[in-house]
Amino acid sequence: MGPDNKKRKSSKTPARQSKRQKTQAAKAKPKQPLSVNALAWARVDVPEMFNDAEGFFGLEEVHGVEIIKEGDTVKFMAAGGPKESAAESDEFLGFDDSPVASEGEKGANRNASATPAPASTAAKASSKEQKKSKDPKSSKDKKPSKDQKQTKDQKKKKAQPANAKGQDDPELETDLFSKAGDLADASDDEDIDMSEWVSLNLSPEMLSSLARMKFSKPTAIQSSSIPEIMEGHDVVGKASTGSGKTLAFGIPIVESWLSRMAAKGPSDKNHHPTALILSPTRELAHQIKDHFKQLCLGLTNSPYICSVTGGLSMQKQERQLEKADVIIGTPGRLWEVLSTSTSTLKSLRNIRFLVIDEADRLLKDGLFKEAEEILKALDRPPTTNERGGYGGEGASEEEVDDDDDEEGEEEEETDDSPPRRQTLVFSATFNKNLQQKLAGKARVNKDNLMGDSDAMEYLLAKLNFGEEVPKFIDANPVSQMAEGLKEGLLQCGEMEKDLYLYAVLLLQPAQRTLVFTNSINSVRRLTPLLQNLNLPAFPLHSDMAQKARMRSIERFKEAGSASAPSSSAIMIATDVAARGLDIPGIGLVIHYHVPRTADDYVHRSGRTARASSLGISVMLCGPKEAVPTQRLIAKVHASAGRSSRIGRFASKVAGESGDHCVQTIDIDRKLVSRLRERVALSKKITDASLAKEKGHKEDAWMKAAADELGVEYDEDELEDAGQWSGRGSGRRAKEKESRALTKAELAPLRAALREMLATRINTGVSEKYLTGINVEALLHGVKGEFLGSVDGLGLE
Ligand SMILES: Nc1ncnc2c1ncn2[C@@H]1O[C@H](COP(=O)(O)OP(=O)(O)OP(=O)(O)O)[C@@H](O)[C@H]1O
Repeated sequence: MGPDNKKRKSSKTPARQSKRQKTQAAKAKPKQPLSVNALAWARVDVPEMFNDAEGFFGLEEVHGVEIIKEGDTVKFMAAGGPKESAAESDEFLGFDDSPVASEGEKGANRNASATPAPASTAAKASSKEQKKSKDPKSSKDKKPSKDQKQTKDQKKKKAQPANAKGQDDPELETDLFSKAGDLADASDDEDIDMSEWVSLNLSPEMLSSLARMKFSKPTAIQSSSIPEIMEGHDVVGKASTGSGKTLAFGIPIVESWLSRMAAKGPSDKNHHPTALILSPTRELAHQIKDHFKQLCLGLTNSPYICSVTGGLSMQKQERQLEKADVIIGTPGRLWEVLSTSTSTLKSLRNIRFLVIDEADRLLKDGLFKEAEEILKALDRPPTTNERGGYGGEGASEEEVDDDDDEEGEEEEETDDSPPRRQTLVFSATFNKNLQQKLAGKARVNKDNLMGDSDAMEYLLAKLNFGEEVPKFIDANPVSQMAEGLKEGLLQCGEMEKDLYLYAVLLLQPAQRTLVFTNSINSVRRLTPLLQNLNLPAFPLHSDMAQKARMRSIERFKEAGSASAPSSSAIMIATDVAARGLDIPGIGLVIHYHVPRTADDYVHRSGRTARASSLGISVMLCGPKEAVPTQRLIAKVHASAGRSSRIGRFASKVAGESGDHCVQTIDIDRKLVSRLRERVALSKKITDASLAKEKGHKEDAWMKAAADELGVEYDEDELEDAGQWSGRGSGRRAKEKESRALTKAELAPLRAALREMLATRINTGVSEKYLTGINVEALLHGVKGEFLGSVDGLGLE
């Protein structure tokens, strides 16, 4: 070893050294040819400063590989079995600044600290567990023996997913939406009465999984959809937000996989995915994946579930796709993969279930072009090239389904004749928007399609259902709003929305509040504005890097958790958070801007009052928004055959339970005006910071442009020359003014705000009658107060 080498060695970090040791260890073993995906890829840590520029989050490297070129082919020679070292080094360390373990790792760590048992003992324990859980009946029938009274930690071990295919890729497994920790605590699942599930004919394994999740009975959409799907029908399912639609299709998909595994055995060589689920947003895709995983936690043999979304490593996702049984993807990334990989496309043509979640959004004309491409590609007969075999090896005889035990449709399956595919379409809304879209569209089979439902016609035109007429299931025909939702409308001046937002947040504190805006810029502005007012606000919009999006959700979810039991959190989001997100504990949704469509309102509001919990939705409405707001409310509340409902808190008490109505909120304006000064100050500070930030970016851009043109850049000169006059020049003048605030000038403003925030405000009214009305009477059986509480405000 020369001096240079010595020097390099001494400068290596422990991480580099261990990588080197692994490479040396690998070198000692004989090398063998491996496919590119079987190599021991390891994640490269991209520095935070790069803000995980799309695609680099998940960059991977591999060591100790010899590349041999033989004619036109390239061989990768490496020592050891596939991914030995990757499994060790590729740990997901959370998104926090201080590294935290993922849920799965946390569970493992907890176990490790509680019972430092040797690996062999742990393995024995887990095999014992598996034997027990193989026959769920026996566990029910027998009285709990001493052995069965496991410690919580042992139960948690049992809750780790059985993972024959090496399911976990720590980086892609964020567990962001997982409730695994809670579920692992499911101690009394044997005691839960599951009789209401019996009529659905689910497998004992599935029943014990549901018991573990403490779901004692199916929701309405589940009891109506599951039998239809399990009988092989195509289904269009409509049910209000938070009513369990994911498991309405999730349970039959997993059941189908389980029954085929039972018939074929897991060593089936001819592997094709069972289901493809399309989701409009990345977060929803990850959430559906986590939901499926929770469902499969208690199974002895579980399907491999993966999500394919933008913002994460495409290479890794491609590798996961090869072994996936259930794929959940966003159209953009999925199409990116399918349009470049014929083997994946070929494999996906064999799915048994195609699910379009949030179908009205995904199929909205022009919105998700890739979704349409994917649907077309799945339906198109394979070209000669595509027929060339899975993994590019040519269709071998092995790939022909040779199983004799299966019945019916299974018998005639060959690699070239894919199994019959069921199409499942779900959403909480299949109405106004969709119908409007139909204007001028070619109508398909006008006669007798689902009672002349335009929505159904639209779906039939868009999707290639296997059945002529799919089953249409509407679990909530009367109202599309969640049962436990209370809706309010707060009128305010156009320029006073920040003030009223702040007032509502203080007067109606919730553990988690979701504030929706119609623009990314508003999210960028409101987040620091509230933070300056000492409120824990986190942003979420589609222009954020994926890592930052996930970090925001993680922090939002932390509020009220075991690590921060008495904290609360506010998420400021665009409609990227409107669909499907299932974050427990969101007690309040605020529409800072009136949503653009009635459907958006339904979905935004549906982030609260989920799964039979209670929640509040408040819409801030400026004078200009009055007309669209009235239309919106008429649409939402008249769709169930009722007239438009806008009541007044002061004069109207909500009707019988289930009778929804949007109530105007009479807020104490005097109290609000006492908050005005602090909001104005916070706005000034926020505007100054944002203008500076924007200024830096613009400066950098202008300087680069000027450099390219070979001219000198002087911002003032440009402005004087009138280049910045015209539309938007007033705003820019204001921005310039804000930018002009120096750090030294900002400091006293911040100090003044701090002082203001420390001063209590006198409401001058009794707590109960803060808004001048009897809140209790208005609540009419709904728990929690509607702008009637002063908790958290520090008022006197
Ligand atoms: N049978 C059940 N019993 C109790 N809770 C359930 C049941 N099935 C699902 N849930 C829970 O209900 C919540 C909402 O479910 P899910 O996210 O599937 O709703 P959704 O109908 O898809 O809502 P959205 O329309 O907003 O997407 C989840 O937290 C889920 O765990």
